[in-house]
Amino acid sequence: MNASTDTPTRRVALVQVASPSDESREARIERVEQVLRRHPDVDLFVLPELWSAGYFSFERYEELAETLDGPTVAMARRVARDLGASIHLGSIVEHGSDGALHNTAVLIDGTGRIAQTYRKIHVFGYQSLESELLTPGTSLSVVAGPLGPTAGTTCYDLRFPGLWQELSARGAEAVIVPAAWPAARREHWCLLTQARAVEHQLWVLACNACGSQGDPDAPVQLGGFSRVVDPSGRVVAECGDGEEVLVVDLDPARVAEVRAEFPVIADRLSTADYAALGSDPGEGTAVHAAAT
Ligand SMILES: NC(=O)CCC(=O)C(=O)O
Repeated sequence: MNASTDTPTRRVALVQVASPSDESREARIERVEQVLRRHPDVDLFVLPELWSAGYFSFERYEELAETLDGPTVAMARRVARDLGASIHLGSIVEHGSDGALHNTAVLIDGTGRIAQTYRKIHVFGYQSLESELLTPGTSLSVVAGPLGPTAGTTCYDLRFPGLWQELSARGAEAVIVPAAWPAARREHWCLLTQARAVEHQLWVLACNACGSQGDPDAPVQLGGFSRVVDPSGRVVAECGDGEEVLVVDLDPARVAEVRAEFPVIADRLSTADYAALGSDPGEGTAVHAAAT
């Protein structure tokens, strides 16, 4: 309980797991279920992107694709119901009813109901086959969650501030970011998770994968460093580079406090307003025509 506001704090756990290629999906789901059940007092669990299939196991996407009734979602719904906790299960390779495969994040509430699905919009194509194999999503949502209005974005989406501005404009106060972000670009991960929190004065709950994945002859090292960033941009808690459950108590009222103290969001224009601004090159040469 927060003494100054009387709002209950919320216990969040980022479950940073590895997806080694010699572990079956079934064994991994069972292992993660045991990990979750060891934390009966958590309000919201967050898992990484495509942890059950393994993000870099591109050659197995088709085989491991599942529907929203599949084994990963079923396990998370069962645990959520038993523990009365919300679970953001990271994402699955979803076999959609449209016949396409998607990278779909799923948030389950404490009754075991699917509260939100989000199909990753920016599928990744740099040293990755994701953009060839998976179809991008076309919608966003903000739903009620333990920390207030909650949205999901997935990994590479961190790089696209316009998407985050839209989520913020739709009222998000917490954004959950499951990821399979390689160690090679960990600096970007740290920079962007803090930047998005500062820009929009919201919680960023960013859960990355760890360990190595993919082709054993050319494995990719995942970055770990899952982190909780508060609405002022401060890193409240952070994992190392191995498997870990990071448990932290958060005060949902912190968003309102930060926004009242430094009301930057109130000064922000919409993306349409920015696009409509005039062009005044002064003595220079305009390289872009103003919108009419
Ligand atoms: N899984 C991803 O989307 C990886 C994104 C990434 O590595 C990057 O943006 O850098």
